[in-house]
Amino acid sequence: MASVSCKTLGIGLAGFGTVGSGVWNILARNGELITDRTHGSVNLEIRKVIVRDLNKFREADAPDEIFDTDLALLIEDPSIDIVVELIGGTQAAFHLVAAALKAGKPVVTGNKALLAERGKELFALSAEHKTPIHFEAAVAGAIPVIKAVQESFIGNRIESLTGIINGTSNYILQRMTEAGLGYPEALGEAKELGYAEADETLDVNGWDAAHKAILLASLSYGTLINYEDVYVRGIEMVTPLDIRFAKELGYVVKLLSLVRQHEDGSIEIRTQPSFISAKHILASVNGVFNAIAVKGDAAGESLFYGRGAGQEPTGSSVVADLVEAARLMEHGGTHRGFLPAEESPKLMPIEDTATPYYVRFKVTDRPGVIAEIATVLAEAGVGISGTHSPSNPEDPDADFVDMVFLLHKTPFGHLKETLAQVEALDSVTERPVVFRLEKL
Ligand SMILES: NC(=O)C1=CN([C@@H]2O[C@H](COP(=O)(O)OP(=O)(O)OC[C@H]3O[C@@H](n4cnc5c(N)ncnc54)[C@H](O)[C@@H]3O)[C@@H](O)[C@H]2O)C=CC1
Ligand SMILES: N[C@@H](CC=O)C(=O)O
Ligand code: NA
Repeated sequence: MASVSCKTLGIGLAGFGTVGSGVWNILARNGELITDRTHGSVNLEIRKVIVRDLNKFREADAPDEIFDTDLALLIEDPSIDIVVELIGGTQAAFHLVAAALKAGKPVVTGNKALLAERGKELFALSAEHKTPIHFEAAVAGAIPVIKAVQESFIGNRIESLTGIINGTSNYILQRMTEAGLGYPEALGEAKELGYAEADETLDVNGWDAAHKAILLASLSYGTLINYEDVYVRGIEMVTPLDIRFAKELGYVVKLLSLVRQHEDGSIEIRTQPSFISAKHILASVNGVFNAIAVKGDAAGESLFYGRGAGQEPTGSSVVADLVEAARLMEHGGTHRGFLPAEESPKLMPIEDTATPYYVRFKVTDRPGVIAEIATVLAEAGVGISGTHSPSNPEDPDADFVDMVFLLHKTPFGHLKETLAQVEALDSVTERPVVFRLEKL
């Protein structure tokens, strides 16, 4: 039983979709538990829920009278102490969050797109009005990685963060790999399960993961990274053929996000489908699960693993942030967040980032073709560590054949120039397909 009694804090919830209704359910089920665990100091009550359509059927058992359609009510209503933004997008959400901060109402959000794209303005407002923004749900769903970077690793210089941070694409890749599903069916399942964004292109074009990587990098290096400068590729270009070749070569394809500080201080930050060894621990991160390896100069490497999306896993992080917001309101304390520095850290140009590669060429099936390609590569100083061709081609009599070259570590810019020369050969019939072989 609660031993200390504090005032009940009013929560205003914007959005009652997947995550919003998850938050409702968790608080309905575990609200008293939270009050007990905080010795009576945290009592949370959702007093208003803002939705688009009052008549829409809702599974969560919330009373009709708390629903409304005007976001401004969350700011105007004095019984709302904390604003939870779960509508997504960057327009209405920006106005709501900015207004809440100006009104001195702490914000809890799961909106990585909003913070990655407009965080500079919002964190400046947060600092100006001494009102925090909490966003654990925005990165890797249930995994407390924001807390880890902001608090647990505060005594570390972060050397790198590497991980799988989009549940939808990870789910799709697994279903394509293991169940042999086509891309549209796998995406349909991810939407049905509540993993995908309202605009699912952000999941499959890599931007959702990139937004999260930007937030992690920004926390680690002190200033918000300019999202327009970040290199992003999604899983749309991953074909069943490359998934199969990856398997034959001992790799799996994962949408990998990587943030790394180099010795000259520059930050490498990129999100792209990559080949990783099938034996690496990240290779067994499947379905909606996410994992992030955080490497600090003192702690060494720590791996965080858990559900990266979904109703209650994400709601769990929102609720944890609500408790933190309530504690700060009741007991005071420093607010965590970005340093609103003007300068973005220097990013390493993508052309300078170097890894080994898998390159697949579609070539005319005649003698000498491999030698022609190998000659161009050799003249450019790009070493070949292996080649691969289909162990069981679908049509052995086809005029064209897929030929894979595994290439030694090369700067990406040099690889691109070299591949342009290979593509110009008469025997090469299509643009080469490139994946990084990520040595983790
Ligand atoms: N679904 C997930 O697993 C995760 C989602 N998130 C983030 O949480 C946020 C919410 O995501 P979901 O719940 O999945 O989305 P959702 O699409 O299921 O729910 C959003 C709800 O907000 C409502 N809405 C949109 N604009 C509105 C407005 N102007 N006024 C009132 N209502 C409005 C929509 O009608 C919808 O019901 C997004 O920012 C998303 O990126 C973060 C982590 C995981
Ligand atoms: N759409 C996102 C949801 C969580 O951030 C994902 O699939 O990871
Ligand atoms: Na999280």
